[in-house]
Amino acid sequence: MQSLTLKRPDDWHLHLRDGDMLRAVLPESARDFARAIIMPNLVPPVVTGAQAMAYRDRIRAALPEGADFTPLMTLYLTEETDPEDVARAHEQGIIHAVKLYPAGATTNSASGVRDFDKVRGVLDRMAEIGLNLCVHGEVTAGDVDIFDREAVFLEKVLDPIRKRTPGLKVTLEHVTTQDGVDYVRDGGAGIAASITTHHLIINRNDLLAGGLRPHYYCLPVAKRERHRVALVEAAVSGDARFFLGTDSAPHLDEAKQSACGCAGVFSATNTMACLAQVFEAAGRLDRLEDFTSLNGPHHYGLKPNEATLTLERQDEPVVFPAGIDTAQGRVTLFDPGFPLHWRVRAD
Ligand SMILES: NC(=O)N[C@@H](CC(=O)O)C(=O)O
Ligand SMILES: [Zn+2]
Ligand SMILES: [Zn+2]
Repeated sequence: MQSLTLKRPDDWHLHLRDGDMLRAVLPESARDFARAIIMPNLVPPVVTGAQAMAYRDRIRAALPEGADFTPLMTLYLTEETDPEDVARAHEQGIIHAVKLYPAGATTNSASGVRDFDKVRGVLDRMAEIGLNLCVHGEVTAGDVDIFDREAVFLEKVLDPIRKRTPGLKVTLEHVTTQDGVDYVRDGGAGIAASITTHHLIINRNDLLAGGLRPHYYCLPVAKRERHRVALVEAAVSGDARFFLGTDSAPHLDEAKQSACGCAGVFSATNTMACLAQVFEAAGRLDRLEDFTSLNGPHHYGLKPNEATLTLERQDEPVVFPAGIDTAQGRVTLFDPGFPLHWRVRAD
């Protein structure tokens, strides 16, 4: 049997939510991942160091017995964020990044930033102390086509921010376009990008052709095939600026299968199997560890994990559940649309 042993992976972009949903989805990430950058877009959002610490404690309390999983907390940047609170939370080791949501860009982003000048003080302080800014990279203007919102954001928002605050470390989260990949490659020091599992696998036809597939709807929305191909090339290249952030974002089925469905794909359970398949198809299984386990820690200034994870290939397709059950209802698991032949060995 073919097998592949990697340093244990980390997830550099994860939504765990809270309460019943947290309890249901956390074991799905803790099984394969050692650490994850935890998104702060709760309702209400996690905006202060004290709130991040309280949320971290709720996550720790929800971990299954014996799990080895460290949540790396983030703060949700608002126009009222206090630079000193951010610096203190960083110094105390509570937070590992600050998250910028343009107001209205995605799920639970109403308290995000409208006027980027108002957060300059925080960004300057972050550059001084070497704290990373995670960015949902889409403009929200109604007159910008949804398929162009990432490319326009790079030019109109991100590049000016980086020019005004040199030295700011940035993660362009869930990059979905060739434009984003090029921007990161040519972007000089301090910029990297996370790539999701699903954006390596689906394009906009999978979402829209032959019927609307609400479980493939996420933001940024999946783009043309040529963009997906660019993402795969970046992921398998070994380039240290690209790493895994699953953006596993659970919503109840009733919220997705609706006349106005929520954005978010839940992929925690089968991400490692999906990625092994993508890297195998590209003939680059040798680069999987860079993408899932080495490049992310490098960008965040952390050591790779000591522990390892082994993937095994089997001829028979591996069967994953269609979804998981929460106390509030069902959450459908990402369906890659092809059989998966890799499984994580249970040690
Ligand atoms: N990616 C998504 O489509 N949804 C995320 C928010 C986000 O990461 O933009 C969510 O919180 O559900
Ligand atoms: Zn986002
Ligand atoms: Zn997200």
